[in-house]
Amino acid sequence: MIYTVTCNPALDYVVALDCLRVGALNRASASEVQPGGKGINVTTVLHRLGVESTALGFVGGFTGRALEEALAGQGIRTDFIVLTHGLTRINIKIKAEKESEINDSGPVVDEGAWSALEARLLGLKRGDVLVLSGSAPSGVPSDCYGRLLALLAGRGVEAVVDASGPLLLEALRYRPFLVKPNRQELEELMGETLSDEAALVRGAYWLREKGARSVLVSLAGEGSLLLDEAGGLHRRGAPRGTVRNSVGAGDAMVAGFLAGWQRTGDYDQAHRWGVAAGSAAAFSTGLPSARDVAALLAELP
Ligand SMILES: Nc1ncnc2c1ncn2[C@@H]1O[C@H](COP(=O)(O)OP(=O)(O)OP(=O)(O)O)[C@@H](O)[C@H]1O
Ligand SMILES: O=P(O)(O)OC[C@@]1(O)O[C@H](CO)[C@@H](O)[C@@H]1O
Repeated sequence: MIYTVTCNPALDYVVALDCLRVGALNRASASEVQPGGKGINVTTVLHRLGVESTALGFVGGFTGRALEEALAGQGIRTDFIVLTHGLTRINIKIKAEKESEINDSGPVVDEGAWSALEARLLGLKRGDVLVLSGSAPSGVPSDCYGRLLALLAGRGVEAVVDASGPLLLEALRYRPFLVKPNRQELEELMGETLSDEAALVRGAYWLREKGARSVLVSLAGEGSLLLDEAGGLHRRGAPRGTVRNSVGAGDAMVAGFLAGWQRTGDYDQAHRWGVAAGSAAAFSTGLPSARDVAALLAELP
């Protein structure tokens, strides 16, 4: 079973405008509320691809209930810890000439809630996969992903980490199966601009030396680079299409990779599935359907 952890889920309020005018009244041409948070997006896309997973994390207040209801309505399995104080955040995604985002900080997760998450994770079994994605909420230390992996060390649980800065760095010593930084996250970690292909490859090797078993560097419209466990490099461009909403493309890529890996056990094929799902997300208004992913898979070598 695949479990995703979203410590700081969200309702994504996606607003379309012809043009965003800062300091003026803007009227939306369309809007939509979608369940959000990186791990939740991974679980949603896995579900659509026919791979069952359970979304774990923390929810609170009326927004938390709305999130749970929206996921249950799609038949998505969740096992959230309900916070006694605070509201699940609402993140604003503005689609105008450019995409802009405002992500709230989210509710405080207290020690009791954190211990409840740890207790849930201790129920994971050998062969289970744990996906740790997204930012840490207030009240939780920046090495929290490392701590969760320390708890599971030696239990045969495979980890996937999609996070930035110390959240990712502190998880590396537990030898995660896969990490998925985007270009900016890799640049921040390395403290330099990675302007060409050779520099990106160097960045992937750097993460591998620090403990990641495989590294998938996502490069938005430029596709992605995979450094696999055996040191094999795989480079794939992104298919062409009309970008409608690139929020969640990275999460769809992680889900696609895991679905491809479950089906084939082959890094190159898993990478192909990852690119197809990531790009299908970028070309959809929300997260992609299985049909969207299949259409792009058919185009990829
Ligand atoms: N403009 C685009 N055109 C085609 N494919 C895209 C585009 N943007 C993203 N993708 C696909 O999605 C994958 C992941 O995208 P990206 O690198 O933007 O991830 P990310 O920064 O983690 O995204 P997010 O945080 O919004 O979920 C890319 O490797 C690519 O396959
Ligand atoms: O604030 P975080 O946790 O870094 O990112 C949260 C978020 O932007 O990530 C998802 C897209 O990847 C959205 O559904 C959600 O709003």
